[in-house]
Amino acid sequence: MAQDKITCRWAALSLSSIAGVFLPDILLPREASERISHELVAVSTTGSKERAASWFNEYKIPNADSITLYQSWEEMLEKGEFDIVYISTPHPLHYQHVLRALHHKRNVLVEKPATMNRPQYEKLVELAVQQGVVLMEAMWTRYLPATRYFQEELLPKIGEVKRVYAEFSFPIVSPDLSHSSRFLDKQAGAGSLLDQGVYALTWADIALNGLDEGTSTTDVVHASSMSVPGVPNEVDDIDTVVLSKHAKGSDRQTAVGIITTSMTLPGSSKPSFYQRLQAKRSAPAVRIEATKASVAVSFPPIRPEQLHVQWYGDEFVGSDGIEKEEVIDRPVERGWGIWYQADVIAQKVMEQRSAQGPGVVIGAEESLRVLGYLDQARKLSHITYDDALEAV
Ligand SMILES: NC(=O)C1=CN([C@@H]2O[C@H](COP(=O)(O)OP(=O)(O)OC[C@H]3O[C@@H](n4cnc5c(N)ncnc54)[C@H](OP(=O)(O)O)[C@@H]3O)[C@@H](O)[C@H]2O)C=CC1
Ligand SMILES: O=C1OC[C@@H](O)[C@H](O)[C@H]1O
Repeated sequence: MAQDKITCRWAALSLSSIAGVFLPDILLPREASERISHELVAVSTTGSKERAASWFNEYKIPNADSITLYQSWEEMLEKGEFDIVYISTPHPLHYQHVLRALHHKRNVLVEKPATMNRPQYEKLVELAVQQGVVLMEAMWTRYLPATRYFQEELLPKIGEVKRVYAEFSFPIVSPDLSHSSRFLDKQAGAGSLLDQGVYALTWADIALNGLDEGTSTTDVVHASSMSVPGVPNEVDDIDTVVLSKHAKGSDRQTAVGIITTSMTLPGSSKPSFYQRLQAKRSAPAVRIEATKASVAVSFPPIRPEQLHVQWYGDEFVGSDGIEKEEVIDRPVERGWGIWYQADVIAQKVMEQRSAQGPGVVIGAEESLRVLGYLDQARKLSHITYDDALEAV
């Protein structure tokens, strides 16, 4: 039997830079056969009406005249008529914005990192469940076809993962960047670990814990950091984190992860930021080494489209005497690909509505594990923020 079509009505809390990618992406035209479509119905901004109008124009937002514009995010959360609110303010604001949204029984997609620390997200997870709504961290990389293929199809076949290198750096911080930019302002959560490390740690976590056997724990055993030179307040830049996986109740290491990140070094990327993110030929950024195969993911690992697999062992030796190499293409179907996560939460919101049970947090365990690694790494590498930004 054909399923009903769903149109999900979105509200956006802020006209941030990333909202200029996410909103146009979810609003792209869909095939008639697709079940889910999205509509932007409300926006709140601290800026002027004129700025909002030119923003809608710049990002070619369809039907901009019918979007309700709020100049108070509190009012939008209280009175707006929408299905999901997309929160894309700087990370220290996520906690209070999501908290308020959940109090109003709103379904929420919140940008990465979900919060400044694990205790804050624990609180939000608990509240979302109590309020019967859906909450999700916008860790869009997890929902792309290549990542899903890795986790669902390859991971169960490549044997035991023993070592992971996960690198995500690109030089978004240039010497002339204003110190008030969110990348350099500690009050706005500046620092490479929270901003970029969250992706590299997500890849490491998918590789180490993506099969979720529930018998192991993974902890940070080393973390060190170098700050951006010449910027006040020690903004972390070149970060290295080592993860150690071990069976629960045992200190015998079964796998290791080496995670690197930077806002000034090019890492494995190629020239100029946006070209880099779309580079077709670039160096591996993530490498997963398992007993039967190793898998390489090229830069940008936040938007993978191809997996390079080198199989090991007699069973993979071909007639040429060489072990099988495979290149697996799983391209993004349209646009930037940040819309996949929107379909995931929209689907869940509709299911939740008919089930009317306790709330659901999509990817809760994964988000909490990664936030836990960030907390542990920050402690070891002495990366601190004002207590007010971290309060629960
Ligand atoms: N998924 C991804 O690929 C990406 C995710 N991000 C994440 O998105 C978040 C935002 O990043 P980015 O887009 O670069 O940020 P920007 O600095 O571009 O925008 C942040 C916006 O937040 C709003 N804002 C600021 N202060 C307040 C306040 N006190 N109350 C309410 N709203 C406020 C403003 O919107 P307005 O003027 O409309 O009020 C501002 O433009 C970060 O957490 C970041 O990690 C960022 C880039 C990429
Ligand atoms: O999420 C992100 O994606 C890529 C970069 O633009 C940025 O540092 C980060 O916030």
